[in-house]
Amino acid sequence: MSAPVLVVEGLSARIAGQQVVEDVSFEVPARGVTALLGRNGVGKTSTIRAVLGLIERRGLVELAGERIDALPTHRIVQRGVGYVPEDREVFGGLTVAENLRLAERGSDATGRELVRELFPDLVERQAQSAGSLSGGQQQMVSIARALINRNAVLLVDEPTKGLAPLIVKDVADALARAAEAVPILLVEQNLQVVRQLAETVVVLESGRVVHRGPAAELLDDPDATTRLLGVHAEPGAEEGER
Ligand SMILES: Nc1ncnc2c1ncn2[C@@H]1O[C@H](COP(=O)(O)OP(=O)(O)OP(=O)(O)O)[C@@H](O)[C@H]1O
Repeated sequence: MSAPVLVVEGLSARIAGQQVVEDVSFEVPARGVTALLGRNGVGKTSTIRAVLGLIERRGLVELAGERIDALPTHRIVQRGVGYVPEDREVFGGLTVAENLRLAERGSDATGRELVRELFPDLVERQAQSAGSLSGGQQQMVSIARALINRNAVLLVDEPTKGLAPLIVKDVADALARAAEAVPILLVEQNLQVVRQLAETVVVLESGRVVHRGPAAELLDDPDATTRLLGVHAEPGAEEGER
């Protein structure tokens, strides 16, 4: 198996003096989707923000074998850590094309081609202001902004939150295609989406890792999903209503 793209070891982080991430260790394989799971408020977003250096942190973070934990956020991003934040923060007053252009770090024809291929709807709407798009379309813009650059890994935080089921499917399908080009660390509450996308899961509780393993193994165990995530995963339910 190839070396992991991201290694996190003994990561701890504080927000306003409160310990929100405690001694967290996990790896993101160089291929596919790794899901970071857990109940509300357990520290998933904080873990991602700590990896990015957006909050005060301690511990080791390696990207493709090189330590990045002492770097400022802009350098971490330049090294190829793409971020799709929760709540799809697009520039509402700018057009779709302007949103994408602002995100570009260099000229990358491959990234632009991938975005065109994955989001034909956005190509048609490139002159439309991002603020007038639906929630799902805004999420596509947010993902496209990360994909337009050549990244080593993407950190994607709750991309389907608040979206209608049909749109959830579109976003999940787009992420599945994106994951063929770049490995993804995904925070996701929708277990059908986790089942569709993730090979591996890392589960947090009170800022600590309490479970790591194959996604299917966790999702096929109703007791474990209830205990660790507070919700039932219905085996095979992803093939149901769409
Ligand atoms: N800006 C902040 N100020 C103070 N406390 C915060 C702040 N952001 C997060 N926290 C606290 O840090 C802890 C972890 O929050 P975090 O958002 O990382 O969890 P999460 O697992 O991503 O939750 P959710 O699923 O609800 O998004 C929570 O107890 C939260 O209240």
